[in-house]
Amino acid sequence: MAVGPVWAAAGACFRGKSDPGLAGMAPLAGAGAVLAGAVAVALLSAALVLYELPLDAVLQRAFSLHKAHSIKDMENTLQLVRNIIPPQTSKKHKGQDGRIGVVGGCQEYTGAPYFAAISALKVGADLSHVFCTREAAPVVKSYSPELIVHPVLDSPSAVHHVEEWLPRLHVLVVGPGLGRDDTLLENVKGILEAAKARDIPVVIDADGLWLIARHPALLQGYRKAVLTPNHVEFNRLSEAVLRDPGDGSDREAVQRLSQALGNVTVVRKGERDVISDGEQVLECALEGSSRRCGGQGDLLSGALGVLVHWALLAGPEKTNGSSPLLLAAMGACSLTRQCSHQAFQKHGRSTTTTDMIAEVGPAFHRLFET
Ligand SMILES: NC(=O)C1=CN([C@@H]2O[C@H](COP(=O)(O)OP(=O)(O)OC[C@H]3O[C@@H](n4cnc5c(N)ncnc54)[C@H](O)[C@@H]3O)[C@@H](O)[C@H]2O)[C@@H](O)CC1
Ligand SMILES: Nc1ncnc2c1ncn2[C@@H]1O[C@H](COP(=O)(O)OP(=O)(O)OP(=O)(O)O)[C@@H](O)[C@H]1O
Ligand SMILES: [Mg+2]
Repeated sequence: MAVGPVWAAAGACFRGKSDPGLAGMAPLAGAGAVLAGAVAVALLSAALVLYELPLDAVLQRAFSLHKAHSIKDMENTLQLVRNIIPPQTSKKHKGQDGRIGVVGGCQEYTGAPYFAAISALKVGADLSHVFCTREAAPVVKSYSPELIVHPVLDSPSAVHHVEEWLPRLHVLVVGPGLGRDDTLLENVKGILEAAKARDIPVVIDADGLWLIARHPALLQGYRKAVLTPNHVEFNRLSEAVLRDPGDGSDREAVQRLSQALGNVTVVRKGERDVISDGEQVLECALEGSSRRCGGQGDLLSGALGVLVHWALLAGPEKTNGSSPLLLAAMGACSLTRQCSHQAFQKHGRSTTTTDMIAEVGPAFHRLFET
């Protein structure tokens, strides 16, 4: 089998801010290089599994132009990425591997919060809550008995209700299926303030990003926030925050937005996912599929919620000083794209997000546990 397509399949690029290509891994200092290498090897290993090529052949081909990175370094750093995944043991209690809250779900959109919350469970969280409107709650509940659903988001005491749960949650995913009703958005403002006051990490997606575009100060400088805009959401945010987004590459644009927001982590989804914390810029171009059905971003945001919790819990000795949120983002992007790839192989044109969710377990295993 030709090796070219293998590299395309595992085509993750990890670029330092001052460097234009994969060769740019060389100037990345210390932890940055470690992170970049780790994720590269994770994805290469995934390609290996998929195409059953010897690891050496894949790595030699992929890195032959970049001698600075020995294969051994790559193998060592792969362990770093895997390190953030908590081991499964019989000693744990329910909830320890993640209690995730999804804030979203209204009359029009019940699928999005379901996709995010169930994806969090499928990745490995123990409990997944959805805070949605009263009308949406029975619908979301009916999709799955595994979700805990709170019909509070349109209540006058919504903030108080959610605040009561915050001490029992590790991460909030805010926005899937939220809609743009002003009353709801006002409640979500209060919920975000309460989460920040408790230092709870937040993943902001979909209509949560609409809110941030209107009120960027809400998250300004909050280093435990990750934004996951699609193409349109990214442009909206850039216009709102930067006024003059200017020209330049995708990577520069993402890095500039992150910096302008005080180094919150930004994940711009697209043909390639571009991730930045304002200091480093990474790209994930693992082969997904050409299917663009709705809900794939919701899967990503739910998965990211869990990985953010795990990465922050892992501590610097496990991540070797690399940004935990960048690690989490690379993990979630790779996983979503791998799910898409696997689902498309089975279902082709009829692939939907439900098919991708069925692939979360096998895709996770292929990427991170083999
Ligand atoms: N089953 C469901 O309940 C779903 C609900 N969703 C919810 O729908 C609401 C609106 O989300 P939208 O993503 O539609 O956001 P917007 O309402 O901002 O719409 C974005 C528009 O841009 C288009 N677009 C997206 N990516 C593009 C690209 N790369 N280039 C050009 N155009 C592009 C889309 O077709 C859409 O019309 C959110 O609350 C979201 O969570 C979505 O998550 C999809 C699934
Ligand atoms: N052109 C593309 N080629 C390959 N993968 C893509 C492409 N565009 C998006 N993706 C992948 O699809 C996933 C979701 O991204 P997308 O841009 O569809 O989000 P979204 O619009 O927020 O989705 P949702 O419908 O859930 O709101 C991401 O993992 C991203 O990497
Ligand atoms: Mg979306």
